[in-house]
Order: sequence, then C-alpha cells, then structure tokens
Amino acid sequence: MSKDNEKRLAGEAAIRYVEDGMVVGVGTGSTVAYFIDALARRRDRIAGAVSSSEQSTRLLRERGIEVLDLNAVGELPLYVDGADECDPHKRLIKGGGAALTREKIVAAASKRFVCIIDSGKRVDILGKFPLPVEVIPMARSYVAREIVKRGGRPVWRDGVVTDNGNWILDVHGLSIVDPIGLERDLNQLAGVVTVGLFAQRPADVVLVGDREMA
Ligand SMILES: O=C[C@H](O)[C@H](O)[C@H](O)COP(=O)(O)O
Repeated sequence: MSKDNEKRLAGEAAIRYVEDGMVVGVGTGSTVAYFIDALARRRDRIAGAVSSSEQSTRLLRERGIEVLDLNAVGELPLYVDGADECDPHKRLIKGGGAALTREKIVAAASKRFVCIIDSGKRVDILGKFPLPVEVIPMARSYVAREIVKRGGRPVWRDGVVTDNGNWILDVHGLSIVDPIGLERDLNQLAGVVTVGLFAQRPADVVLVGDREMA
C-alpha cells in the first residue's frame, strides 16, 4: 500500500476516538490533513478544535470547524497528530514541519494522544530522522556548539521561521538510545525553546494506517 494511502487510513481511523461534544486537539502535517477532512464530516457533533499551527488553523477554518484558544478550554480529552518517527514505546520525533512547539503544548494539555503514521515512520531506535530543535534566533550558534559536544551534527533549516518567530536546527547523526534523557538534557540549554522528542510525554495510541500498534 502506498505511503499516502496509509496516511489517509490513519487519519480516517483516528475519528473513532472522537466523541460527541468534544473539543479536539489537532496536530499538523500531511497525515493530519486527512484527519481534518474526516473531522469536517462530523463538525456539527464536536464543540470545536484547538490547533497546533497556523497551517492547521487555516485548514480547520476552511472546513468550517471552529478553532478555539487553548487558554479558554482547559484540559483536552483528545489530541490527534502525526510524527516523523515512532519507536516501539510510542516515543516520537516530531517537527519535520516546524510545528513542534505548539504541538508539544497541545499534547501536554491533552488526556489522550493518538498518533497517526504510515508504516515507514516506525523505527527501533529514534534518530535516523534528523531531530528538530526550535531555538531562539540569537542562540542558534551556541545551541549548535552544545549539540556538537553531544555528538550531533546540527544543520540550520535556513529560511524557515516557526509560527513563534524562531529558528530550527535539524540534528543529524544521533542514535537516541535514551530519548527521555536527551529530551531533558537539550531542553535545559539556554535558548532552546522545544526539542522535537516526545519521550517524556509519548503517544498513548499509535495508528499505523488503520491498525493500532501494540
Ligand atoms: O512539525 C510537524 C509535525 O510534527 C508533523 O506531525 C510531522 O512532521 C509529520 O508530518 P507528516 O504527517 O506530514 O509526515
């Protein structure tokens, strides 16, 4: 089955976690776009969505789904988002689309995180996909030097500005055997806004196509 077909199946399968009256947390990316399409078909039965990016906000509004402010809604029952890599413990690398910071906030504020991927995203050890790190622009070189000391090869995603006005370093060459430790370590560097590792808060459910990962 094609990658795109698997993404579509995953996006549509995630609908079974949406209950009537819910405010739904919505991630970002090409897989989530399929979820948004499916969500639009039942927009009259949900209370609205909290969006993780300007891109998803646009898609949601175009499809007639009300976008709510996270500060106005309290804990969310459900967050649905894609990922760039997923290990057997449902720990993820995210941020290929530069939306990692708002995604991490909405995931943290949600009770259940349903991650939707195609089978090509499954890995035993995270790190083949370059790890995105969002940094305050003036900290770019400092953070890059610190990452080099830790064995990574940071590459500036030149020309990309996040929804929060920051920059992205993509860290190559990591084999992430301790994702929680690395997430904590990089998080505490001055100037790091968000590390694209979702290990301290992994997904609760992972749908690979329409199948739930054990
Ligand atoms: O910043 C982007 C997000 O973390 C996406 O969820 C991730 O990159 C996966 O995107 P896609 O579904 O397009 O492969």
